[in-house]
Amino acid sequence: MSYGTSRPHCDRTVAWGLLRAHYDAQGRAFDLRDEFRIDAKRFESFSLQAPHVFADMSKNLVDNHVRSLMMELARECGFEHHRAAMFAGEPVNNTEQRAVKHWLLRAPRGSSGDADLAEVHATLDAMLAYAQRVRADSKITDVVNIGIGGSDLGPQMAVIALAQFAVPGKRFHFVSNVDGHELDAVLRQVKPESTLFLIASKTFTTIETMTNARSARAWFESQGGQDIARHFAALTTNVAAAGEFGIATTFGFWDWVGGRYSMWSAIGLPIAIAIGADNFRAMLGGAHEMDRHFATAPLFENLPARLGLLDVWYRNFHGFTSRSIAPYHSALRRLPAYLQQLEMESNGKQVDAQGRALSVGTSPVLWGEPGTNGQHAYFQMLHQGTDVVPVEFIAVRDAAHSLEGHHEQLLANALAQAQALMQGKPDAGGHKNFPGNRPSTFFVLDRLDPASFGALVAMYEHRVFTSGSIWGINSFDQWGVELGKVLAKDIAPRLASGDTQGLDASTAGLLAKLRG
Ligand SMILES: O=P(O)(O)OC[C@H]1O[C@](O)(CO)[C@@H](O)[C@@H]1O
Repeated sequence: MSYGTSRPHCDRTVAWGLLRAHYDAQGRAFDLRDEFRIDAKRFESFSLQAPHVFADMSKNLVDNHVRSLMMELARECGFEHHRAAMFAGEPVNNTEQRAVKHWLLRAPRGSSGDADLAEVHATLDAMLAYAQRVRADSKITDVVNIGIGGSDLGPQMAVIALAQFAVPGKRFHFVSNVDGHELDAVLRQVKPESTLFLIASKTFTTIETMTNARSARAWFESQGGQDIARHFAALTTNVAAAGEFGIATTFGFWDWVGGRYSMWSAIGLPIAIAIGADNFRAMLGGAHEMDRHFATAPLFENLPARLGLLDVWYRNFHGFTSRSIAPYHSALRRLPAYLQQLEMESNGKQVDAQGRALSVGTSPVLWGEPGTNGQHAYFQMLHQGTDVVPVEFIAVRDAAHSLEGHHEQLLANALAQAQALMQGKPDAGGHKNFPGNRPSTFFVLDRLDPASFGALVAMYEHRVFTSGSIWGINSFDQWGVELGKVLAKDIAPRLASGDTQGLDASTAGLLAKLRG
């Protein structure tokens, strides 16, 4: 099957028409509180247990009929064939003619007939052996990861999320922005003889990363640093460019790993240095369990698929344009930022995989902060604002600390917020009225460890695949980031010269203002 040409636009399917009719007749007036009143088993029937992740989906604006029709929609859209094509290594990233095989990075040795698996494991072994050496090297006290987008967000999120498993005596820094304030602040804290710089870039051409890498190398040399081979390593598919840059220690990966799907590859080296080889393998193991679940579980029990379908229901029928991520665990504080790239760069598209205009909305805006902080900032809008925003709670049953009372309060707040959003509270006075009937999904992990964390992230990857598949888009390219890059190249020399010829009046005026 060739993907794209044979996939119908989702809004031209029979199921879509039935969903539209159902939404118009009943969906608009759907009230969660009534559903819980009439169905004592709603929690059980709308909850799912996937590997390491439990999801209560019962507080969503979905009834049995919608759930069935959404699965019918998936079938009509060829979702199951599309999923099989990804796992078969077909070039589902059709605009770049690339396979999409981040799942292979998590596959145990010998578990797949894919020809690349042996090389995946050879690279993984080499990278983990290197990570172990760095961990054992007490002279290296600081690891500075220089990378942006997928070469920053995943590793940074993981190092923070799994900090309780981290090797003592080493600090991890992440420099992504071309804004020199960021690198400068890190360089003020480190010494050349005790620092390892990891230059992380799939392409090894990204302007921000190359600028930071050059400045880091210049600083290293100017501070009397010796032995680039010991203090710099490259993580890239472009091994030749890393060599030209002067880096001898390189860990490679493959063009079938998308940047935002790359924390499982050599891009994960800072994670491996932080948590060690066994924990890194456990993280891959958890993700692999989620891969198998996504690849094989029937749609009804398939958590990533059900979540992706829910996203389509909310975006295209309810018209919700955003989703708020509320991790009730401070170690997951970078999860919202990571998910912004994962979902918005993957599914922020206006054409289908063949380049034809879509007539339905695609990626929602994702945003959020850890609870309970968000409660004292923007939850006001979630409870009483004019727009409905589905909220996603992520709670962890077991705390990794023994401070009395904290974890109970944290979990109580997560439960209370989900309850308040749904129940609401009528008040005649207006200001104190909570409308309620506001949807949320509640995830529970037993504990936050490498395996559960790996499973959680893989769940999100496959959820994004699912909604992208229904919309018929290519979730694995990102042409939308190109135009700004090209224009920045034109503008950079103008900042020095002051030349505003050919610029629109606003850009010209701002350029003059910034030149001072
Ligand atoms: O790893 P690289 O090649 O430096 O790219 C960094 C990021 O830039 C992007 O290409 C977007 O500009 C992302 O997709 C990617 O994660």
